[in-house]
Amino acid sequence: MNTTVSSPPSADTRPALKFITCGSVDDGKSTLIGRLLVDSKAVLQDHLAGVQRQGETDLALLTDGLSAEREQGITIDVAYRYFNTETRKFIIGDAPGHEQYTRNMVTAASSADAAVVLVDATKLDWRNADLKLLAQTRRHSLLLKLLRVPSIVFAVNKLDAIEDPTLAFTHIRNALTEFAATAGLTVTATVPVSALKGWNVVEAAADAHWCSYSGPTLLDLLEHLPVTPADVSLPVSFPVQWVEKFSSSSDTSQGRRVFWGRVATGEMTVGQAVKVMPSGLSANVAQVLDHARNPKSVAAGHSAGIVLDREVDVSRGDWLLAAGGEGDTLTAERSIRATVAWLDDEPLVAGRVYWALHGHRWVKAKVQRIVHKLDIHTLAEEEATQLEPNAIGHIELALQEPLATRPFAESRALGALVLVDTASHKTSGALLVA
Ligand SMILES: Nc1nc2c(ncn2[C@@H]2O[C@H](COP(=O)(O)OP(=O)(O)OP(=O)(O)O)[C@@H](O)[C@H]2O)c(=O)[nH]1
Repeated sequence: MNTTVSSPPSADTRPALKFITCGSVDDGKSTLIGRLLVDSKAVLQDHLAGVQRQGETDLALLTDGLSAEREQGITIDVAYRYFNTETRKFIIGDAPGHEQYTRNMVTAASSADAAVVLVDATKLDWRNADLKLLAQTRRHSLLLKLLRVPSIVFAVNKLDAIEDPTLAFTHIRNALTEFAATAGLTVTATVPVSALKGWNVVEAAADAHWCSYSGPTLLDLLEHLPVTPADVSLPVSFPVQWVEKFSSSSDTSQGRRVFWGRVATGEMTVGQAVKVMPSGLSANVAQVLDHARNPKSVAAGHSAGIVLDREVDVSRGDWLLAAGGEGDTLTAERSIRATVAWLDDEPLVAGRVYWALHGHRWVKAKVQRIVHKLDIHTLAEEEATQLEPNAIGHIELALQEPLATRPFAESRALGALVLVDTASHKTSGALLVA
């Protein structure tokens, strides 16, 4: 198979499948990612030579170089790895399995097309037909449901280390199926794998009857999962990421400022009437540049440079929203109700003030009240006065300045916010607008 690892390619416009891997500590995530890269020949040979230990390749080392990146930054603390096969480009969001890193998983999952949930067979009472799944497996799966990750695949790992892998796979798959049915989770597939031996990851297991499984390998599945369609049917919205003060003379922006960012919803076209938020000023779009500075319309999910037809004050963090027609139904509110995944070590209590990040805009937000806490095993609503680390609940927030959001169910781009501690700058919570 002809594959490469690269920086985010800009010329190749095939949509990439963005997926995350989740699991508890030591379930084999790093080994699985290493296996995907090695067996699909995606790892550069010099990198591979660097991870040979006593003649054996330590697959987990391939991804360990990313851990330093994980510690940096306040919100985007997930390491992304790019690779492609002949049929598809992939972006893997690699978040560590430790419970205290759940925020990384939430950050990565909120924009992922798919998730691979690793289930370590050796940690389960696999001989028991009524075996209990680990709490972490249930918690991660429910978070994926909450974050509306479109495709979920369970990979039952380490079956090579089990005496009777067929029995173990049958029992574990039944437990997963039952849990998914109770939790209202749609599961695309459950695959028996050995990340260590490379069975059913890229290549099928050598023993065709292994675990009595004759379905596709994990990579086959990933090559065929749907890429989430961008929100092109909604009115256009555009978070300004940076402002280019003086545009190059080679384009036709006539020395006006260019506002760069990624179109969140709809399509940005010349002539579009826009309203700048929060100032409320109006303008029309005079020019739209794609990432290569070619003038053209740019749809949701792609980067664009916008030139307006008049000088209006626009800064990083502002939003350009469709004005006129249906677009005007999006109004900015000072109070929002949201589901929160609480990630801070300090519990969430009413009255605390945080920074809320929406697109690239920071606004002070005060927790007005905790409406409910959700049972992480069932998502049932419970009374609560505070949310402990890793809890999920519904809250009401009062914003210092209004934000134009949409329910997360309508738009993942406009409906997601991050809460950041004003003192420590740590990501404290992930918010999904109700
Ligand atoms: N027998 C067996 N061992 C495996 C398999 N996959 C991983 N392991 C071993 O399990 C241990 C943990 O693997 P990692 O890949 O580091 O686990 P991880 O989930 O990335 O761990 P964190 O990064 O700490 O979250 C290592 O000793 C691996 O060699 C497998 O398929 N079979």
